[in-house]
Amino acid sequence: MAHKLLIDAGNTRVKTALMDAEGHLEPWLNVAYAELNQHTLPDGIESVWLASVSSQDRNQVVEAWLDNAKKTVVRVVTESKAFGVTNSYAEFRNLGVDRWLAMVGAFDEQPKATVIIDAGTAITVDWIDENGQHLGGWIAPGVHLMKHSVINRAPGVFVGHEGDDHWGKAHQLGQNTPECLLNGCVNAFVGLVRQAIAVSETELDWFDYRILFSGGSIPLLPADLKRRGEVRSELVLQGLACYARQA
Ligand SMILES: Nc1ncnc2c1ncn2[C@@H]1O[C@H](COP(=O)(O)OP(=O)(O)OP(=O)(O)O)[C@@H](O)[C@H]1O
Ligand SMILES: CC(C)(CO)[C@@H](O)C(=O)NCCC(=O)O
Ligand SMILES: [K+]
Repeated sequence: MAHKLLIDAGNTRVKTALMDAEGHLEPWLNVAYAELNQHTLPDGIESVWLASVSSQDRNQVVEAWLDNAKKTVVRVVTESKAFGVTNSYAEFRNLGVDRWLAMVGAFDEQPKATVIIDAGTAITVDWIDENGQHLGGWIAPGVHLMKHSVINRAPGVFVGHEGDDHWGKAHQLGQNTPECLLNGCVNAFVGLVRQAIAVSETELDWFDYRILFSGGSIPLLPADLKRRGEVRSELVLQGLACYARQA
């Protein structure tokens, strides 16, 4: 059966989905770049739709992987207006294609005032109103990046803990150095999410709106905040699907 392969090439991981002839999405790989080559493309892929915010060398990893299968690739880029969504940037191309596609995917799913919070390498927040107008957004360091930016600038303080790979906890205090750092970074993320809600309700006067969460750090949010929104890990792929469907 003919399939389209959709690829969301992030700064840390590559997420993919297959789209069937009816336009239905089936999530496939969610892997680090180094693992991509362990996977072979399924038979019957007719076209590839790629959105990448990553570096040149990471892009080459994806291109080499696709090259082996001799597939032509449609590279989707940010537009000023498409699928009912209007970009707020004066220089519309500067908006990351992942942010653009997440908005396209969200608005296609439900045309409603929406806050999209993606917590991956970076944490991005974007607001679109019920008319599909992007009002603007935020870019902040992701939880992992926050932690490592402190460690890199104060390495002596964290000797022996550099390789720790557990995460901090929302609403908890630390009583030693690594716990203070881990809890501090997670709670900075939690505070950003609460501030996004506060801005939506007190600055924008939104009351009937949705909050959509995506990205690897969403499990770190406390239950009360997670309940305020819905997890949509495939928003960028949903946006790519809009492009792939109309072709
Ligand atoms: N189990 C986990 N708990 C909490 N955070 C996690 C967990 N696993 C990964 N992360 C965080 O999620 C990040 C990866 O996020 P994601 O899976 O969205 O990929 P990404 O490629 O970084 O996303 P992006 O598309 O923004 O580049 C890591 O940098 C790490 O901070
Ligand atoms: C902010 C990131 C890194 C989030 O993945 C990405 O969307 C990006 O590289 N954006 C370009 C800058 C911008 O969106 O204004
Ligand atoms: K992202």
